[in-house]
Amino acid sequence: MAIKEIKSKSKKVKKSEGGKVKRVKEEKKVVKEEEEDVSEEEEEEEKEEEEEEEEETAGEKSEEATSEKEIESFEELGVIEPICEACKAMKFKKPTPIQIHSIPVALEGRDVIGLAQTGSGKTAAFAIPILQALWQKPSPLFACVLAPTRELAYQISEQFESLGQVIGLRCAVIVGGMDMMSQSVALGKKPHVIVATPGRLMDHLEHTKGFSLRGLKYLVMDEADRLLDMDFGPIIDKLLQLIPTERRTLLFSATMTSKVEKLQRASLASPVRVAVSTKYETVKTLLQSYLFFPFKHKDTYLVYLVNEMAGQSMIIFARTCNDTERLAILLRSLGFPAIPLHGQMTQSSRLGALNKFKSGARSILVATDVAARGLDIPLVDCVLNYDIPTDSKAYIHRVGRTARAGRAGKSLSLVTQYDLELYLRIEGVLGKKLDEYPIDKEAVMLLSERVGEAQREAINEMKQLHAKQRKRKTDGITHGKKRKHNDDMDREER
Ligand SMILES: Nc1ncnc2c1ncn2[C@@H]1O[C@H](COP(=O)(O)OP(=O)(O)OP(=O)(O)O)[C@@H](O)[C@H]1O
Repeated sequence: MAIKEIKSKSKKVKKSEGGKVKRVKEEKKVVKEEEEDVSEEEEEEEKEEEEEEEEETAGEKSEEATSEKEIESFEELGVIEPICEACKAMKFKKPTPIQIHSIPVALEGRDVIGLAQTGSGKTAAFAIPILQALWQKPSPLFACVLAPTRELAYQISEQFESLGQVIGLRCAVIVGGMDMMSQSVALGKKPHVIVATPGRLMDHLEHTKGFSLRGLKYLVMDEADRLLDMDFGPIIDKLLQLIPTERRTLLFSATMTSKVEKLQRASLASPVRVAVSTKYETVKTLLQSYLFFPFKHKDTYLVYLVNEMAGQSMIIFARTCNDTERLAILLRSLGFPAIPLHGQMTQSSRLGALNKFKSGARSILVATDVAARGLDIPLVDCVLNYDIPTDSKAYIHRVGRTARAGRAGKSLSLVTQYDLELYLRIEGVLGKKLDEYPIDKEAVMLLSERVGEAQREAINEMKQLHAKQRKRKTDGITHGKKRKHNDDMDREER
């Protein structure tokens, strides 16, 4: 077993002469691992990052998270009246800490790196200054927001539309899996803001006549650490060559990279780092626990827990598309209203599944990490990690689908003998031990026979499903259909 040493460290940044950049006292957690046999490149990268946390990123300045108590309104942040009215209409009574600290900096025209917990209002923190700048100097193709998943792109555009309605905002969503032609038409109408996944945006920049981002004033990377990582990095590099360098850039996430090379990828110009949380902080209203049992009983434990929480709304995270599909079938065959969401589904099925869950027509969403980041669904009571995520950042984002905007929520992680190292690593970065979920193990085992039958039914149904998919694929190939590379990249995110 790995030996872990967790250090806490206080960091101070001196006040600048103009008093703009204040002292920052930020709790940092540095996780050092010894004797661990982790071979995955991804985890190596994450570990390096954790160690690099100690270094200040070159060229960054930090803005202190101090006096949010004194700020009671968006007006006080310098936000114009029509946008303040829109905030009121959205029931934003007062700005959240990340909004308090990043909106004035962005309104000054500075590049911003914003770090704050999940569900803390980061979308409005970047949308408000962009809308205000647009209102002051309207122009088409003014801002582009990049998001790592298609569902998140739709959600961000909804928030832009709600906040920007009063100023006549035109917004377009450009994501993979949807019709290129109608997107080209939408781009031809010169929207003010484009919310896009990187692969499909690149397709349009390469193939849509008359479309360019040469006049772009603002670029946002939401879930920036994800967009700057090794999967998306190369396409982001390509995109940035087609975007003017004199733009403003805003990076936001609940888990931010501090790696200089990764941030350089975003070509920031003397950015201000606004951090109202540490890199791996979860919200206080989230009750997190775990359950430890042998691997062979995993499905039985899952069914017991789902039954115990019947009526509540939950997201169950699994690692693979196949397991996501299988678990949804298994739960449905036992009478639970479960629906899968993963990257191998068509985009319309993905949106359909999400809408059914959002509307409450299905109370259980079984998803891969495609649903881990950014999705804002107020009614989620519980996040259940059927599989432990292989990277600790994914854990922070997954559990952040509940307990949003000050609400309460709980998360429960299923840990077997094979997950111990990953799980302890997560506890390490969280800097605390989680409580074990109390459960009657004998009562769980009473379900094993019934669950065994449901597992067999699920396997049969999966076989039929795979046969259908194979047929569709062969039909597709004989009809000369071939998906584009860029779309593939937007399709599944981890
Ligand atoms: N000032 C505010 N007052 C009340 N609610 C707010 C405020 N700002 C945003 N919200 C709401 O809080 C919820 C979470 O916001 P948002 O989705 O922007 O979080 P986030 O920080 O981007 O989370 P994540 O890291 O998971 O992407 C949304 O429903 C949003 O409408």
